[in-house]
Amino acid sequence: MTPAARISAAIEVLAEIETRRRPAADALKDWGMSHRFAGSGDRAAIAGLVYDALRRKASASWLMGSEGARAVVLGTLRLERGIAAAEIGRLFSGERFAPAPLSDEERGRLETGSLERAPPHVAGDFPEWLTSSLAAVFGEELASEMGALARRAPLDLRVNTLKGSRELVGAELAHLSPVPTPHSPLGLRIAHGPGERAPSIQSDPVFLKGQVEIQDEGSQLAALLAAPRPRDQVVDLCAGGGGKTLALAAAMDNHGQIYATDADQRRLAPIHARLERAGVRNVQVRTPRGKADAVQDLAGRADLVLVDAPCTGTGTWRRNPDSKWRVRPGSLEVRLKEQAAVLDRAAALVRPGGRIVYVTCSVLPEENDGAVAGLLERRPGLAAISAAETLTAAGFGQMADALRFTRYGLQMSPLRTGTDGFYVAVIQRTA
Ligand SMILES: C[S@@+](CC[C@H](N)C(=O)[O-])C[C@H]1O[C@@H](n2cnc3c(N)ncnc32)[C@H](O)[C@@H]1O
Repeated sequence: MTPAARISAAIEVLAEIETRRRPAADALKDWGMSHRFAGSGDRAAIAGLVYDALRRKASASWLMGSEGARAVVLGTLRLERGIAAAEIGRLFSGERFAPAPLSDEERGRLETGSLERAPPHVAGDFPEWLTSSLAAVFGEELASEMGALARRAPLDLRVNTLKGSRELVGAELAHLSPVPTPHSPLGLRIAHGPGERAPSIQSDPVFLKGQVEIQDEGSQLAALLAAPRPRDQVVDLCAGGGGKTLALAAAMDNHGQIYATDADQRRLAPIHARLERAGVRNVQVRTPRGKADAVQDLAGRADLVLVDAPCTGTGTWRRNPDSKWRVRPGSLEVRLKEQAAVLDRAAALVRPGGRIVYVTCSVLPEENDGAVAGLLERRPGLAAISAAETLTAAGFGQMADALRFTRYGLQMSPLRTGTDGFYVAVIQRTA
């Protein structure tokens, strides 16, 4: 396909996502199925442009004065890809498979339009109703933080230390030019350009042998900050597919015991194969059955309870740009209720002196400090440990300058730490 034909395809897919409210991945997959002539390079380029357009939807629409898919793609080519108006005009030639030629208005906007007078939610590409929450956490840095959260994310891998060192695995992946992540001692980062396909790590021998997991550096750090000790009894209460469970198991060098559970049996199911592949031997999976609590027998006994809470995922907008336009006040309310429920469960499991580590991949204060404040209010006998102490105890004191300290925890962000927007708070049972 020509570059112009790929742009036409991206406009078509984006229109499908917008008009039929379809998840981007599904719309792209369907497009690929019904256009079998498109090669993998074409599909990657189309997907890259669709995701960039979703990341820059508000600012691109503002630039072009229209919310239509064609306008959003045009604005994205100008703002995100930095392509000059004349070059865009050549791509929009109206020839076979190319998009229709630019109108005078489109050409004018591409040539002289700017975001100078755009309101913060437009310039920063986020839903307007979240402005006050985001401003509360980012303050003066709101614009630059949101700009960073609207960029493409690199591919991060966590080296599984049960099966090799970062140096060894990095050398095996030399063909992908990985670089060490700046903060996590276990991370390897692989950058890929606009329209380039992320390398298919899942079919690489290094992945198949369980030497690496795909995991954002922020998620790796959250597990490391939980700082499990080798003899600990750990409950991973929201284990899902096991991303953090695997990281905890490696940090404990396969010693002690981790009980991994989740309210949703289906989300937990993939964990078995992943544990096997990673060579993890200290995890007991507790699959919930009916209404019975799968970890009730551990009440008051856990040294560490990890709550990797269900959340809006606002910190992962770089990777899931269509999700940012779907967050609604109602869905935040639902998440807040789930967070309170799961934190109460954690409080019942932790032993006196033990710790609850509360993690979200969100940057919204309501579901971060707000959820911790609610727990502390409901449950006397718990106290938040300062973020500075958490960092020092886990050996990450040098990260203090990069992080944003909140009332009860710490906030990572693409701008400050080059990670997804993870939040971590540590709460100790004092009585
Ligand atoms: C952020 S995801 C977990 C991701 C996982 N820890 C990982 O690293 O791959 C949150 C999980 O919390 C689970 N969940 C929601 N409410 C819960 C509850 N009350 N108790 C336990 N798990 C719950 C969801 O089913 C979901 O799998």
